[in-house]
Amino acid sequence: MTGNGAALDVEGLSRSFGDLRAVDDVSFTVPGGLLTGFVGGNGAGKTTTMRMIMGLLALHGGEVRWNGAPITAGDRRRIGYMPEERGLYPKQKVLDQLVYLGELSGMSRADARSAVMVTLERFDLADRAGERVEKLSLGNQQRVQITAALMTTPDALILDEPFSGLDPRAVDSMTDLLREHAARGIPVLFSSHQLDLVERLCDRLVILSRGRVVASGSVDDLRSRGPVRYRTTLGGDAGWIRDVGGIHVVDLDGTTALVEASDPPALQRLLRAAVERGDVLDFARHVPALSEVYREVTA
Ligand SMILES: Nc1ncnc2c1ncn2[C@@H]1O[C@H](COP(=O)(O)OP(=O)(O)OP(=O)(O)O)[C@@H](O)[C@H]1O
Repeated sequence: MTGNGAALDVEGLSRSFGDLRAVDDVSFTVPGGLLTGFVGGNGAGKTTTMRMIMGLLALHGGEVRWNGAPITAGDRRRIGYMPEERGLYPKQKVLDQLVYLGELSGMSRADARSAVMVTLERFDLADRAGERVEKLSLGNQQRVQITAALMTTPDALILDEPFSGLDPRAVDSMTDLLREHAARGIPVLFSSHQLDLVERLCDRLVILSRGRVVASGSVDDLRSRGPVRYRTTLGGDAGWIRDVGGIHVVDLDGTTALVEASDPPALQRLLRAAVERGDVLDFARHVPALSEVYREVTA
């Protein structure tokens, strides 16, 4: 998938904190028009990478490029960013705060007001616009924070854990909004720990582990890139499969085995032996779930 429109490129980014190399030679592209998920365990380096993209943290190596040229402060001002630390003023009213943020990014007061109300409406929050932020639940504060990143019709979106703390309806609204923004041709990068959601939502993903990119591509690419495996279920105990030459048993659970074959003849030997022994209930190519791929590449 190549996407369309603008592109954000991260090339060889590195960042250390003391002796810790938090981000180590990280490269990936966030193509316009597609949703790119950024996943990795706690401390993998996602937030640090996003902060470097936004120019909030000095780069110790590498470069961020926007449409093929080194990114400028002006380019960054046109990016909708949702930081990990949510920076809302608790005492200020929702609408006043969002309109102020819109004006800061160059919108007129009237435009900011109507853009805010349209986005709040999408999150079922329009009727809370006059309330102080601190009176909202955490999930609703999260929606206000997202509104701040989306309301300026940004040229790109960099969102740090936008789905955390959202209820299922808000996840759906957020998903629709991200898709609409991507459909304008802009690059959208969001981090998440929720693999099921990333699998459902993303066009592409980048997996980070200990500061390094360990896999990237479309969900289908990643799922089909691993070793070719077969799952078989037999009428009786499948333990004997371990003794078939050229067959590596990856997992065995009673009558079901997950296997890799060193070559096609080995697979045929396995099948013949299984048929001779009696009932083969099931035999199929096993395409791993994203969660399996994730566990393997981050192990
Ligand atoms: N300002 C800092 N000073 C020292 N160490 C830092 C700083 N910021 C991040 N780190 C360390 O860098 C590593 C990467 O952190 P980062 O927050 O980028 O990870 P993450 O992938 O966003 O994690 P999480 O999913 O838990 O938010 C961690 O080991 C973290 O403790």
